[in-house]
Amino acid sequence: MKNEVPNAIPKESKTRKKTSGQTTNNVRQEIDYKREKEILLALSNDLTKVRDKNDLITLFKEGIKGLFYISHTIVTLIDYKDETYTPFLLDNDGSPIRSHNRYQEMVHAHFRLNEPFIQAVLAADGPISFLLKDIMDQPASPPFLRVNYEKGVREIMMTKLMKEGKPMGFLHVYSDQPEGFSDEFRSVIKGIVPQISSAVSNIIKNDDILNREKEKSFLLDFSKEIATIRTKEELANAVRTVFKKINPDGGFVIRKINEDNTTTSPYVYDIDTKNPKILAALRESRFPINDGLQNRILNSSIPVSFNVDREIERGISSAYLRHWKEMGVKNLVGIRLRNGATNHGILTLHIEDINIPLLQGICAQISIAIGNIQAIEQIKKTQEEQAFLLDFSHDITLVRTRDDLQQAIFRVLEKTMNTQLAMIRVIENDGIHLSPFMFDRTLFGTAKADFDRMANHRITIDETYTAQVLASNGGIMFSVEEEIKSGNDYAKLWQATGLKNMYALPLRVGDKAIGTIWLLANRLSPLLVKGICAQISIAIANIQANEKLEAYKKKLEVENDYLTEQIKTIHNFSEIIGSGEPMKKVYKLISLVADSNTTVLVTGETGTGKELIARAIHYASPRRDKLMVKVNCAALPASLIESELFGHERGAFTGAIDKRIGKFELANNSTLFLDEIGELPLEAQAKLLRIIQERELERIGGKQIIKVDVRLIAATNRDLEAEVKAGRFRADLYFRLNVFPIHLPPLRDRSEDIEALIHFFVQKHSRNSGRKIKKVAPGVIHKLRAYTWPGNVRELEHLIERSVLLATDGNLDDVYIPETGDTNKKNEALLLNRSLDEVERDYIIETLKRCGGKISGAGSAAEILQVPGNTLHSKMKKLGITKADYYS
Ligand SMILES: Nc1ncnc2c1ncn2[C@@H]1O[C@H](COP(=O)(O)OP(=O)(O)OP(=O)(O)O)[C@@H](O)[C@H]1O
Repeated sequence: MKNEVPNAIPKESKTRKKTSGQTTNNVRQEIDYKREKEILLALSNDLTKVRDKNDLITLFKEGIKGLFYISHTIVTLIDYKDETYTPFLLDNDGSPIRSHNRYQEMVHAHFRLNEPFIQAVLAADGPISFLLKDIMDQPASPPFLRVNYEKGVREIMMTKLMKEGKPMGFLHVYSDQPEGFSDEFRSVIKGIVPQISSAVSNIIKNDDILNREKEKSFLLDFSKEIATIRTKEELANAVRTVFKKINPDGGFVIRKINEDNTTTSPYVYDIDTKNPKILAALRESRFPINDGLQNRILNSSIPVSFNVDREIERGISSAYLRHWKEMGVKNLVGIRLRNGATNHGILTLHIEDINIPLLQGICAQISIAIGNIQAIEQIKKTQEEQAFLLDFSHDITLVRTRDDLQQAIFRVLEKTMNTQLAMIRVIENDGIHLSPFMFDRTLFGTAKADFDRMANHRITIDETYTAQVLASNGGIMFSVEEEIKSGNDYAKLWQATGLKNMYALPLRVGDKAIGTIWLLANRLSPLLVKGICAQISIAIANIQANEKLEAYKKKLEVENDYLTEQIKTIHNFSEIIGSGEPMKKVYKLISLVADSNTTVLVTGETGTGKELIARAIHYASPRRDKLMVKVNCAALPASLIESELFGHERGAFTGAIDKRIGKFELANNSTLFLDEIGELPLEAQAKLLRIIQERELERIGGKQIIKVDVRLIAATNRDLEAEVKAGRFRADLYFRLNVFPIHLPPLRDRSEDIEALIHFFVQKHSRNSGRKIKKVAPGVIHKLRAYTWPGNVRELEHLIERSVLLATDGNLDDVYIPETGDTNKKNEALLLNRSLDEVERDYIIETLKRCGGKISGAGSAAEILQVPGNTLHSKMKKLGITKADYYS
């Protein structure tokens, strides 16, 4: 097109002036007319191809300026919204006013339509020209007239450009010569006005399309950036950059809706101010949503333009309006930031030309980003809280005492944004009273005395606030300020801490309320506080159980200490008699194993002293200060063995009325002696195996795993290997127990020890019975060494005990040894086919005979039979035993 325009029109020198048109020659007129037509045709041709501003400028510069003498041309467009017109198209290199110091101002100015000069242009039918000196100084005239004049322009020709029958703008043509526009030129311009108008319309349309394209790619770029945003800081950067691009001169503030859903706080902003008050407000101000403006913006789906002064006049008191005013800002646009159905906040923007679709597009992206950031922050917070609770729960598992708990709570609260433990109250056994369990008086400063008077004592579960808390599901938050207003006296104490809220929660284990906890804080995460309370509840239940256990243990220890002392004095059990080779071997083994934690299996026939050896190992071990706990596996009904060993929770099975601590737990840090292990039922063997392997147990019906540190000594008179083969004893348990076997030889295999044992037992029992035995006849010793001792040491001891009682003159001249072999068989035969009463009757008579008829007291039949004297009396009566029976 560039090439077509100039060449299409024949060149002629200067313009012909309107007043100098004395050419009357028809031929000349004909030529003029033709030339005009050619020019018009060429111009219209070119104008139809105009698509952008450059095309039109080129056309004017090269198509018209070359043909007629004009200085420069511009196009202005009317803005009916504010009744002004403003430059749209400028002949940049040709204009003489470019060097004028008001040029930039002119380029951006909006000139009023409502003034005589432009009204005359609007009223004219075609191009209309003015000498600048005539009009430029009229009061309402646009300043560009004078600016042009000052740069040597003398005349202006104005033509309105039309669109759909309505003026859309003006074509301005300037000349530096007065009366510089020829008729021919006027005619040409008049002729091409429709084409110029449609060219301008095309340019506008094209500009629109281009702008929209630009907006789209702008939004696309922005949305790509938004998609990568993870933090508030990243969002702030992105938003600042985007607004710098589209609105370099105005500031903006994004206020976010707070968690309370009733206020907003500044989130991201870019404001050009150094005013410390405004800067402080931008850091921490909170304004109610329902202030008459913020709620209006939040309820509007389109941007809301507002005037600062007018809003203040309407009575909206939120300080942000005053801040804008102080910064000299008059008009603002507010847009809600909404994602789906959720309002996140408000963007307030100081902008003059608002491009609604673009702004809405940007705001939609910002809203998405805020939603994402919130979700990420929530996830992070939840993860942090979970990690935090995990840490706390770890701390809690180690809690055994109130001190431990207090320290664990203080440690956890230190990490939770300014939270203080005011009080933990625990429900007492009666289920009615609550007593202070843990509290920190120092919290209340000078109100300490009031705290003691009002809070530090027993209350009942009906107390107003406690009842509310216990009845609540997730606790109650009391606002200190509100409570003071409503006359809650406790709140005055709370106020002394300077914290805003009291969070009171029920402590529960399962469904059972065990107390209340009172925490002072400004804010607490419900999830976190619930988690902490659950852990504290468990800890308190553990502490209470532990306190009971400790008390129980103490009681047992006291009882046991007493018993031990008794046993020591009565039986002098700690002495093991025997210096022959077999026993020396046993002592060696004891000294080897005692120090360690190794499990020991003591085997040997009944009465060989297995328990004695177990005790000797315990007392030689580092655990000697604790009592050895003994379980006789044979003496318990199978159904009770498990509960005896592992304990049970209350209600674990029918009959489990109270919680029971098992022997394993009791033997923690000590030795557990499992006597007669060979008698343990298979089911219990499996459980025992698990404990031995894992060193932890669960009470029957309990959920808690309890760690135990127990040294095991097991004993049996059975051949466990044979039991394993027969399937009555688990092989794996056998291997676990048989780590360090000690076998006790039967007494018949160590007759060298018999004499020492006889003397030992004689002394022991003469001391106990008060019968002094001076001498044991050699014949007795001889006789006893020859005996086979099926009942081993126990049998020997019983025999000596009886003999001491029967000795009358202080000498042990003879002993009664049970008959063996055939005699036994005879006795067995005698026992057959007889009732229990008959056997019992004979046995009592026999014993009475041996005791010289003494029924009760020292050396009596009652003592041997180990029943109280009066019981023996009544038994004798029942069985019809008379003196005649035993004196015969
Ligand atoms: N070497 C010993 N020196 C002193 N007294 C002993 C000795 N061996 C055993 N006794 C005594 O014999 C009695 C029985 O011993 P103990 O109960 O230890 O035997 P046991 O092998 O465990 O029996 P059971 O297999 O029937 O359980 C106890 O009174 C114990 O004091």
